[in-house]
Amino acid sequence: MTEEAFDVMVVGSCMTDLVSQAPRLPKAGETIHGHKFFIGFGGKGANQCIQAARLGAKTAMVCKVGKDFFGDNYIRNFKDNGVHTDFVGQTSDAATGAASIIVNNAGENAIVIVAGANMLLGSGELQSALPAVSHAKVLVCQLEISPQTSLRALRMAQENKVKTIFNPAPAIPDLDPDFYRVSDVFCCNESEAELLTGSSVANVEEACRAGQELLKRGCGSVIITLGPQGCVVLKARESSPKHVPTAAVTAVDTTGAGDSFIGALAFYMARDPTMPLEEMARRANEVAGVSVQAVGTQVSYPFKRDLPAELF
Ligand SMILES: Nc1ncnc2c1ncn2[C@@H]1O[C@H](COP(=O)(O)OP(=O)(O)OP(=O)(O)O)[C@@H](O)[C@H]1O
Ligand SMILES: [K+]
Repeated sequence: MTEEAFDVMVVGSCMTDLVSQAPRLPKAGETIHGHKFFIGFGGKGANQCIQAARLGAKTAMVCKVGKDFFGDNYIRNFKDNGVHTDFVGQTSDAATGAASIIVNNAGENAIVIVAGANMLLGSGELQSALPAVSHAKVLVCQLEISPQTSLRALRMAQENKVKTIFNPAPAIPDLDPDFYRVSDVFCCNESEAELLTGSSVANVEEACRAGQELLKRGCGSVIITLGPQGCVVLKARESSPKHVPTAAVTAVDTTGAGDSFIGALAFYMARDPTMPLEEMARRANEVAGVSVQAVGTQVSYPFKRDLPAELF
């Protein structure tokens, strides 16, 4: 490759959020009036990639969108954020992934997700991205695309000694055990840890125990995020789990906080692989802590210029 290698590559999902705010959720067959509508950029893969890019990582997204307005618009969004789009495919066989969301005045919601084009991302696209993936510093995957595509991408990275971060979200109960073995860092939230271990994860102590269980399944390290409590970090060669607390902030909207954390983690892993994982997690807590202080998903993600210099 003549071009400089990517710091962070994400193989994952893109979704357009179509959000309507209404006094209440409609019943079957009913039409009601809402008071606000907006379109947001979402999808776990894209969110994570955009956060890494905003911190200054050289990023590329491997994903599939529809040959439609939302797909064109999403490609524009990647470009606006400095994300390379050479591996963003467009298909006429399915629509761009979309989440139709209705939020009522109590903050409750009803959501229909149509994964659409995301499910058509497969081995063809991975093969085209292989030369870039094999030279990247960090590869990140989640579960909003076909799990087999994620697993194949992670294997591809591992075979080429590229560091991997796997975020098993949204969680599936019958996760292929190979996912643990191909993860340098296995990073999930409390509910995912609960589903995967079958034990309650409601506090730091339980998270440490769940982390130990996940670690035994073969990953290099485990991070379990704990909302306002920060996260716990466990490393395969170290016996004791570490709690990494975070500063108290006034949270207004935690949507997308987990993705902000993972995008930041990927940035730090690519920039300085010798930095202790706890320190990367401490800094990722701080980045995600900024995202919860603003409404929305990607629009709430901080840029390097918004953050204290000590994080860089
Ligand atoms: N209330 C909060 N105060 C400070 N930091 C927070 C808060 N909520 C989340 N964070 C930060 O974001 C990280 C991820 O949050 P969380 O564990 O809630 O992930 P998540 O459940 O995947 O989030 P979401 O589903 O809302 O995107 C936390 O580890 C922490 O660093
Ligand atoms: K937010």
